[in-house]
Amino acid sequence: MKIQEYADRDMLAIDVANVLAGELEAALLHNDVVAFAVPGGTTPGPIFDSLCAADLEWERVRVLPTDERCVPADSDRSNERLIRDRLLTNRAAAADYVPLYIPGKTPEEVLPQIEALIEPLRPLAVLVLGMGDDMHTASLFPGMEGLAQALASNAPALAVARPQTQPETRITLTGPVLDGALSKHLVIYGEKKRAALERAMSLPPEEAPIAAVLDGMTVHWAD
Ligand SMILES: O=C(O)[C@H](O)[C@@H](O)[C@H](O)[C@H](O)COP(=O)(O)O
Repeated sequence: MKIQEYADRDMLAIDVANVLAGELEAALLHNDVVAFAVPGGTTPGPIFDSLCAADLEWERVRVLPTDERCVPADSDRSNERLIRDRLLTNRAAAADYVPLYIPGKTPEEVLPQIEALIEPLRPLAVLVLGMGDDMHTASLFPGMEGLAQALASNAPALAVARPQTQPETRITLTGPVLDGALSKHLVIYGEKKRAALERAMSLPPEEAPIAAVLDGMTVHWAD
């Protein structure tokens, strides 16, 4: 793991967008189709605003969320909505979106169908993750039911998450899919998350799920 520090969040967003565009371009040289997984939440919006203008063959990029909240696609809690509004616009509108949830169904009903879409995209070419103060990443939350199975090396691509701290059920990429990405980036802001990340490094993944994916990770931090 290495940590890159930025003078401020605006600089971080522009630099990270450039790094991601470069990595996607390189991956497109060697692959017909390239999988690019991105988080929801409040952190990635400004990165998306810059990245969406990158001059890439976006029609060969498959964009998927690292996790999804089981809410209607027009909800302001939907990661799909954030990604469509802020990333899949401008040049990046040509990319295909691969959903992790199909509204109106129970997560268990749709899981096999969505897993079949995800499997051919493994390993992910480029992964961006966010992290919470509680050291969760994607929707792998400390203490949630099924966490050990979702972190196991033989876990299926997706898991249903029902964290007690969250208002809705979620569907998340599992530990091996995230950890197996060919290029991994974690974006965090502020001292609280930086301290949480440092704490995570000495904790088992069941207590600090982010710890399960830090091998080879580039962490991008601004206050
Ligand atoms: O949909 C989600 O909630 C995420 O993918 C999640 O893992 C997020 O990245 C962290 O909770 C950080 O969220 P913030 O960026 O809002 O701090």
